[in-house]
Amino acid sequence: MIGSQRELTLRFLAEPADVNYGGKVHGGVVMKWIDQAGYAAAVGWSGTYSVTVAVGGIRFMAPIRISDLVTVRTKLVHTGTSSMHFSVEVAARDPMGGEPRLCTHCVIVFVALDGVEGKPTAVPAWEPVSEDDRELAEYAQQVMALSKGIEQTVERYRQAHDAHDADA
Ligand SMILES: CCCCCCCCCCCCCCCC(=O)SCCNC(=O)CCNC(=O)[C@H](O)C(C)(C)COP(=O)(O)OP(=O)(O)OC[C@H]1O[C@@H](n2cnc3c(N)ncnc32)[C@H](O)[C@@H]1OP(=O)(O)O
Repeated sequence: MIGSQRELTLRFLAEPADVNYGGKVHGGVVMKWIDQAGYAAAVGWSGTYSVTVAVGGIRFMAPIRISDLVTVRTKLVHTGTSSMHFSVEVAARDPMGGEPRLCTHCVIVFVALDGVEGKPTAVPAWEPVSEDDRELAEYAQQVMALSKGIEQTVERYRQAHDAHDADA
């Protein structure tokens, strides 16, 4: 039901096509899994087509190896008007036993659209309930503020660079 499923988990095996020459899963493949899990979570929450607008604070902490059982867990931590912020954790373990290892985490933001080629549209609001929820929401907003700050720095640099090229 729309606006009710806060958490979503994908579980699958890391396949040979996912790994690099060292036998470890490519970072880009892990990002694709994060995007797919985030997409499923976002359309489930909003009930409309949604697109990725930003990813922040991504960190690859431990490798994922071929044939590992991978778990991608998303948790909604903040909603704006049209945006949904999810914290995502990717963990892996040997399916024959062994402890799960936290391999990657990040915050990913989706925007709900009113159609596949549409405009941003409002999503059901999510309100933090526990102290833990409030901390996660604050964390997600800080990560995105940093990310927007970097965007502005890059934009200033790009404009200065363009002006320099025009003078040359
Ligand atoms: C029929 C369908 C079949 C589908 C079958 C699927 C098959 C199953 C496979 C699935 C696989 C996975 C799929 C993943 C989904 C993609 O990968 S989608 C592809 C990648 N993403 C894109 O192409 C999006 C490109 N960007 C855009 O189109 C526009 O920037 C957007 C997202 C529509 C936003 O437009 P805009 O004019 O910037 O809108 P604006 O009103 O300013 O901002 C909207 C919201 O974005 C937020 N925002 C803007 N910039 C930022 C930022 N840097 N950081 C955080 N938030 C930001 C704003 O704060 C605002 O939030 P609210 O205040 O409303 O809560």
